[in-house]
Amino acid sequence: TGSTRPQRILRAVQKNSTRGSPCSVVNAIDDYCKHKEWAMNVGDEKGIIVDDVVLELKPITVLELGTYCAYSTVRIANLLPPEAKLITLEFNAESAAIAREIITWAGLEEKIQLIIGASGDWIPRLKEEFGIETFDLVFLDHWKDRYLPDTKLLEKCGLLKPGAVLLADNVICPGTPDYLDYVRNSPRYKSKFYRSHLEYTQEEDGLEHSVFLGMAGRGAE
Ligand SMILES: O=C(NCc1cccc(CNc2ccc3[nH]ncc3c2)c1)c1cc(-c2ccc(F)cc2)cc(O)c1O
Ligand SMILES: [Mg+2]
Repeated sequence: TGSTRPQRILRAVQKNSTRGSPCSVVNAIDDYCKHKEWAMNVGDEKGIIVDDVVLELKPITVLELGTYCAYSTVRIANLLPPEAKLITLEFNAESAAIAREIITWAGLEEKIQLIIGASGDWIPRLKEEFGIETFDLVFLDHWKDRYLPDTKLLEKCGLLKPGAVLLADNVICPGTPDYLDYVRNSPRYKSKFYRSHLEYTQEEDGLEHSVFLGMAGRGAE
């Protein structure tokens, strides 16, 4: 039985990057996925937008939905302040195992908590199981039909405080129409679109940046 794509990505990281250097890990994955085989990392073009958002916001608590091979996990964690923490949720146990190895290789295991499970099950447990009050930044990159229900769940669980940022990948390709409609039309969010391209391609894609304004904007319940 052959290797899986995540296994081949891990091998490329171990071969072409330096232990303890998150930048070299990110570059090794981008090189592999540009020249050898495509993979669903946020990638270098959208990655620059993610970097800018993180550097501007300086989040202390970050939630990532959808780890895959930990490309964005490593990219984000590398830019966080020293006391900051990132919790990342991954449903697929195989890719989670690879992600754990890549996080360790990058030397970021102290900053990152990887949980294997589904967002719907875990979001309601984060407060009491991880002592989380609220998240400053949520990066949505998991199943596209889960972006909206999970956003509503985060609201319901009181995990967002005014000023918190939701940064959503793939709002054009594959697309998240119900999520976009919600954050762009709800009084609870100030939303803006960052136009870009699908990772490693010329296809249209982009990130939606939505600032939570609080539940006061209750409007029609
Ligand atoms: O679909 C995508 N990513 C999500 C995803 C995909 C597969 C498995 C999982 C399993 N992981 C998982 C599930 C549920 C979860 N709940 N909580 C955590 C959690 C984690 C997650 C995606 C697709 C494309 C794409 C593909 C093809 C194409 F032509 C164009 C574009 C590009 C992307 O950048 C993408 O991000
Ligand atoms: Mg994505």
